[in-house]
Amino acid sequence: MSRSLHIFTPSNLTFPKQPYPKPSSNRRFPATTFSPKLISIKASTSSDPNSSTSPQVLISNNGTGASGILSSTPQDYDTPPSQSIISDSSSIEVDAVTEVELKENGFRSTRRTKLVCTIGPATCGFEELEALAVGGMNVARINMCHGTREWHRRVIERVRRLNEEKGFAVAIMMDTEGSEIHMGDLGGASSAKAEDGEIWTFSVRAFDSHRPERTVNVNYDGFAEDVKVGDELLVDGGMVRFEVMEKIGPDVKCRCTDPGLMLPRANVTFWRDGSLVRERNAMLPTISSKDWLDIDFGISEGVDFIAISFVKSAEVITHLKSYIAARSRDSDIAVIAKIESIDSLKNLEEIIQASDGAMVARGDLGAQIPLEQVPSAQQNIVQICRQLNKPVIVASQLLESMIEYPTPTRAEVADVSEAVRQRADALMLSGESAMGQYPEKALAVLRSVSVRIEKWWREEKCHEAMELPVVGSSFSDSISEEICISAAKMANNLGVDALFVYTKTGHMASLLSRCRPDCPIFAFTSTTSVRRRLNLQWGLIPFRLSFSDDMEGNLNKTFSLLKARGMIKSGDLVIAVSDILQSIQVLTVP
Ligand SMILES: Nc1ncnc2c1ncn2[C@@H]1O[C@H](COP(=O)(O)OP(=O)(O)O)[C@@H](O)[C@H]1O
Ligand SMILES: C=C(OP(=O)(O)O)C(=O)O
Ligand SMILES: [K+]
Ligand SMILES: [Mg+2]
Repeated sequence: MSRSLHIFTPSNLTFPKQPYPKPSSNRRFPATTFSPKLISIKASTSSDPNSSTSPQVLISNNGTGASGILSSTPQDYDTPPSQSIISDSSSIEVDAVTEVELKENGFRSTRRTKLVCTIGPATCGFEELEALAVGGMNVARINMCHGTREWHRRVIERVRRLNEEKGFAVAIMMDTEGSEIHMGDLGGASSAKAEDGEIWTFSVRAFDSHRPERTVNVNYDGFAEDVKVGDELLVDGGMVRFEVMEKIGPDVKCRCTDPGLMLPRANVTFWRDGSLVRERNAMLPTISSKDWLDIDFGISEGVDFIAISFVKSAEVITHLKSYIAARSRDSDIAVIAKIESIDSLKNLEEIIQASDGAMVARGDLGAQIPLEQVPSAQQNIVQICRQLNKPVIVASQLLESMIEYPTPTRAEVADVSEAVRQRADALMLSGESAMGQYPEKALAVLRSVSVRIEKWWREEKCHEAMELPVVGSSFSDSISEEICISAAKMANNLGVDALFVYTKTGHMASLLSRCRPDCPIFAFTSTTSVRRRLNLQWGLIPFRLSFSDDMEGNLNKTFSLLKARGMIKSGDLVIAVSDILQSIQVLTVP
């Protein structure tokens, strides 16, 4: 690209000469000294990419200055699926919980970290699901390791009904089983206790209804051949440990060395001389034939996210994405790569680059690498995701003790706050919400710890600036990125109340979220599916709103709708950006 571009970062922006007050504890600007309403910076796109007109940045002030034009290549945002566009153009959709939060506590106190809850027997009823939505669940996760498709279908139906009837935008994430080694379902028992010194049989034989005592089935046919006498066998990443004593045909006799509770379908790994053994099971496909059927199910149910277990390479993600694209033209399902194996760590950047997001799946990850390496892996994954602009979920054992107890341990609270401090997009509950005694309480802990830690770090200004490399491939993408970086910086420096982003595909909203600004981001989008998907991303409050290409009209409409519902008020200071007309506008709410 030979043409030069004046990117309007705050440092080269010429603001009006009038002095304006430094942001103070009172963030509001007196209208007399500074009238941000009238400042508009636009990067309009020239229709001719080869135009020789030199690009220029101009800012209009008080309506009397020159208007701003910055020429660039034409932007190419794709049109979202028409099917899910809601035609009612006179309303704005936001869930009741956010509405109350904004009304009662103002913008600053809204939670930026998103919450994912695994749905299981403890939470699959409509009322329990509603309680989770009211409690702040942004995404409901169904784990295809457990339950039947019919069971999952009913959960999806209920979440849909909740969204329709109560105005929530709870997204659905389907998590595949993957083909690593795991135990069978314990013949319907909820758990099995292995005591110290007991001899248990791990067998590749399937048991119909009757499971012999102290016997568990293993799903991997090569298991009995691959293990050796003396190997150490870890259930659920070491929650229970055995030593392999003897092999008798399909049966492997093991002595329990670390007692504990084994859950149905718990993951099984075996270790030799301190290293994980990966024999033929390393050749198992990432997506098993059962997974493909589950994926077809997810596509036909129109889930919002598909999380892929035990990803080893970027190819499997690329392949799945084209499979989904060919089968679901109307919906756009995001693919989340679960980072939970040694291979996924080896190919981390390519995998994340190919995916629409990632999950730090610490349960299995901690069974594949030494536990003391999990925290640095987590930090690294969170950081790469932010740089590559992909949402990231920190998962597993965040509040494990709350499966049984109503209060978390201090260590768990510290773990949650660390993930919040790293500014991961989302935190996930697994057993705590799927089968624990206190799902709502666990969610409340995630909520209150998130809000508290976010506020603390904002006030202390402790966050280090992160280098955000260019992620887009086109010139227009670069403009959007620069706009978002500048807008977020301006929002922090000016102490604005909220950032508004008008986005058709959600991309511009994600770019803004990536900057992790101090104020919340109101993301307006015209489709319900994009609104649901944005619900996974840090700091975004997604609204469904029909809007046009006329930003002036969009802003006026948004202000009046939000004011009518008491979500903003006259005098609030807002910065608006959009991917319709690449622009930054600073406004006070009239
Ligand atoms: N759909 C379901 N049906 C029954 N039990 C479930 C379901 N989903 C989750 N669970 C229970 O919750 C526990 C924790 O869930 P999760 O972490 O997602 O699975 P896993 O323990 O297999 O990694 C599971 O071990 C299982 O006991
Ligand atoms: C989230 C995880 O995956 P799953 O619960 O499916 O094993 C994990 O291993 O941490
Ligand atoms: K899974
Ligand atoms: Mg896992």
